[in-house]
Amino acid sequence: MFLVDWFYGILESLGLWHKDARICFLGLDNAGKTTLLHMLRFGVRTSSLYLHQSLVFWVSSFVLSIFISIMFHLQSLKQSEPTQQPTSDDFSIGSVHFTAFDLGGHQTARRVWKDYYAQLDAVVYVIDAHDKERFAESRRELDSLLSEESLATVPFLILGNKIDLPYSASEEELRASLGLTNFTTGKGKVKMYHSNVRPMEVFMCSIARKMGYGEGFKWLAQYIE
Ligand SMILES: Nc1nc2c(ncn2[C@@H]2O[C@H](COP(=O)(O)OP(=O)(O)OP(=O)(O)O)[C@@H](O)[C@H]2O)c(=O)[nH]1
Ligand SMILES: [Mg+2]
Repeated sequence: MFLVDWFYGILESLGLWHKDARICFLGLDNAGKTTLLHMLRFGVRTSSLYLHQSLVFWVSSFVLSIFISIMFHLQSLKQSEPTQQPTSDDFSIGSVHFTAFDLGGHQTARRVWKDYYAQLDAVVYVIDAHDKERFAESRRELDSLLSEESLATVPFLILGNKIDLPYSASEEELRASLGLTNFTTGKGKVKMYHSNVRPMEVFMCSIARKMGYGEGFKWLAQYIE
């Protein structure tokens, strides 16, 4: 029961409950893609709903939380290692099948991005908002993705990550640097079912601090069947 609640909690908070999605995480190396993948997979969510549960529930929750935390920290220890080979990762959360790709952002890895383009439901493009020197490089990669014919109708969630770091770019700065100022399609609920315009929006976040990306996923979820 706890596991069901926990799985439901994560998916519900991302707006992906009852969705079957194939989502590709892309971005330059060091942007935070692997960290995001681990947050989705091992992130622990607490809720006031749990407060009325029995002692047995609490004990089992506690043990499981410790286990999950240990798993998460073991994974975190590895996550500062750049992803050398492109890896795909399929996993289910609860009854929902969730497919994500974590592709290294290095030159060789970039060349294989296109192998994953077919039948994508969404692209999550992660940018290190603190690394302003690489905005131009990130913009070039994003532009080439946006001009891919096979991705023409695929929604793009653009995450400006690492806003916990001092002097990281503001949303306006990031939009301007990426040439997105007049090209995003609007936050909140924006119906685009019968339009040829691709849903695209920028959300600032700190994946490490579990801030901001949930709103981004909720926005994205409205465009996933
Ligand atoms: N301060 C801060 N650091 C972060 C955040 N998210 C990720 N990082 C760190 O940024 C570094 C790179 O993160 P990764 O998730 O490995 O980046 P990646 O996009 O998978 O990189 P490649 O595998 O090389 O493509 C790691 O040291 C993370 O701990 C964040 O929100 N804030
Ligand atoms: Mg990685």
